[in-house]
Amino acid sequence: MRSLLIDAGNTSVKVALFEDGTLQPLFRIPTIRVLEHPADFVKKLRDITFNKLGVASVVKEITHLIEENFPGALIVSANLKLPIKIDYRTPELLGADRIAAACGGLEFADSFIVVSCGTATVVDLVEEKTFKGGVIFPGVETMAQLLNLKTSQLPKVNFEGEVKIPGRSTEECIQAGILASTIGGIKETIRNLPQHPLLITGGWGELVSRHVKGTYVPELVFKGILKILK
Ligand SMILES: Nc1ncnc2c1ncn2[C@@H]1O[C@H](COP(=O)(O)OP(=O)(O)OP(=O)(O)O)[C@@H](O)[C@H]1O
Ligand SMILES: CC(C)(CO)[C@@H](O)C(=O)NCCC(=O)O
Repeated sequence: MRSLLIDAGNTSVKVALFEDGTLQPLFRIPTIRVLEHPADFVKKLRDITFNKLGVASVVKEITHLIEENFPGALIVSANLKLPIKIDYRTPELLGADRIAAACGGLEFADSFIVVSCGTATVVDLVEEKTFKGGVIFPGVETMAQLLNLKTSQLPKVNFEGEVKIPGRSTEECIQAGILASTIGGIKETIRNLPQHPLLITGGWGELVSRHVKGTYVPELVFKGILKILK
């Protein structure tokens, strides 16, 4: 059995294959590229041999693209039969990546906190296999882009080197501010939640896990899609 898994985020679309008990990342592609060349993406998927397709998409156009081209696909949403309960005011609007990450976390515990560091930084509480909600704030790259876009003098920074507080140049100050607000935002959120193990995921998860105590699980969304697919 070969299960193809797709995690379509706002920045990048990640594709993995699960076969013989092994999860194998296949490729990641900028979301914008999929939106601009949808047929190329569909062809890339059709070139892969698989029996089942599971998708967590937070990009409507990509959800529709998959639905149209792969009618048998399992599209993660709160409407499906899930291994968790959803206690959220607007379950129909809850991001599929949040649902999948919460399901993936069951591999580690019944109660835990997910810290998902992508386009947005999301901290979610799952207690006794029930999704209880969380916080959403701008992600690392999103903050960096916005500061550059909204100002005349602030450059667009990257996070390749070590970040020091206090910063001693414009670039260092922005890097320090973004990291401090991300780490600080996560810690302030956790301080307001019941104590549970932390699962950290997302493109910026590795950076964040150097500053926040938790388990870094880059494939948490894929694990969740698989759990729902089974
Ligand atoms: N496997 C990887 N390959 C390349 N870059 C990665 C990888 N994992 C993390 N990154 C880095 O993490 C950053 C953030 O990842 P990305 O922008 O893809 O976020 P994301 O978690 O996929 O967000 P979203 O799910 O919202 O699209 C990227 O700028 C990239 O530098
Ligand atoms: C918060 C993001 C952007 C994180 O990828 C995504 O889960 C999303 O678009 N969610 C929809 C809103 C919600 O979850 O309530």
